[in-house]
Amino acid sequence: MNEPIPVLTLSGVTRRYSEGDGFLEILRGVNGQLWPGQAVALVAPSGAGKSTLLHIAGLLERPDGGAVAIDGWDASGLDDRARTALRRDRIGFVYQFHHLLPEFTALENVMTPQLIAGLNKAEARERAMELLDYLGLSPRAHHRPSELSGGEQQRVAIARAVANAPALLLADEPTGNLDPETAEKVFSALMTLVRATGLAALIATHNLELAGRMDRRWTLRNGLLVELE
Ligand SMILES: Nc1ncnc2c1ncn2[C@@H]1O[C@H](COP(=O)(O)OP(=O)(O)OP(=O)(O)O)[C@@H](O)[C@H]1O
Repeated sequence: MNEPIPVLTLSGVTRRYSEGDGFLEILRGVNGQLWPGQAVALVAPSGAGKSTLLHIAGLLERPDGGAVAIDGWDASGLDDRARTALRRDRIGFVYQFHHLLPEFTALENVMTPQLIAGLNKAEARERAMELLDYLGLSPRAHHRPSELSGGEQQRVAIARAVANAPALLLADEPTGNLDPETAEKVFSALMTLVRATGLAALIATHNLELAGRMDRRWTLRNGLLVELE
C-alpha cells in the first residue's frame, strides 16, 4: 500500500514582524502535519499567532524560514503564480465573517469558485446545489446573503469554501461571530463535511467545547506548535 501523504506539512516555519528597532518573533520553528479526514483545533491566546499560521499554511503569506507542503507539494520554491494555483486547487478558507458577494444568491456564491476554476455553468450549478442541500440550505439557495440568518450565511460560506473539493480547509474563528446555538449548527455542518469528504481541516477557535470535539488540538506556545493531549 502507498504511504498516506499529509495534506499539510509545516517544517520549521518561522515568521517575525518588525517592531520599533527590533522584531516580534511570532513563529519560531513550527512543525506539524495534518492528515486526510482530520479536524484539528488551533487554540491559543489572542496574539499568539493563529491567524499568521493560517495565512502561511494557506499560502497567503510566505514564512521567513522553513517550508510548507500541501498534499506533498513543497510550496517554498514556487513562484507566486504557482502558489496561487496550488491554493486555488487544494485549499478552502472560511473566516469569522462570511465575505459572501452581496449581489449574488447563495447558489451563485457557491458556484463562483467553480466557474473561476473552469467548470461549465451546469456542472457548477449541480455541485453547488448538492452542497447546499447537504448543508440543509436548499430552500435558501435563491436568497441573497442579506436575506439569510448569520448561521445560514456562514454555512453558505462553508459550501463555497469546499466547492472546488479542496484537500485542506482552513478556518479562522468560523463560529466566533455567532450565538452558541447557531455556532453549534455551523460547527456540525463543518464536521459533517470533514467526515463525509476526507477533507483535512485546521480550525482556529476560542471555543474549548468545540475544540474538544475535534480529532486533535494544537496550540502555540512561545512561537512553537504544541500538540495538546
Ligand atoms: N502584518 C503585521 N505586522 C506587524 N505585526 C503583525 C502583523 N500581523 C500580525 N502581527 C502581530 O503578530 C502577532 C500575532 O498575530 P495573529 O493575528 O497571528 O494572532 P492571533 O493568535 O490570530 O490573535 P487573535 O486570536 O486575536 O486573532 C500579534 O501580536 C500581531 O499584532
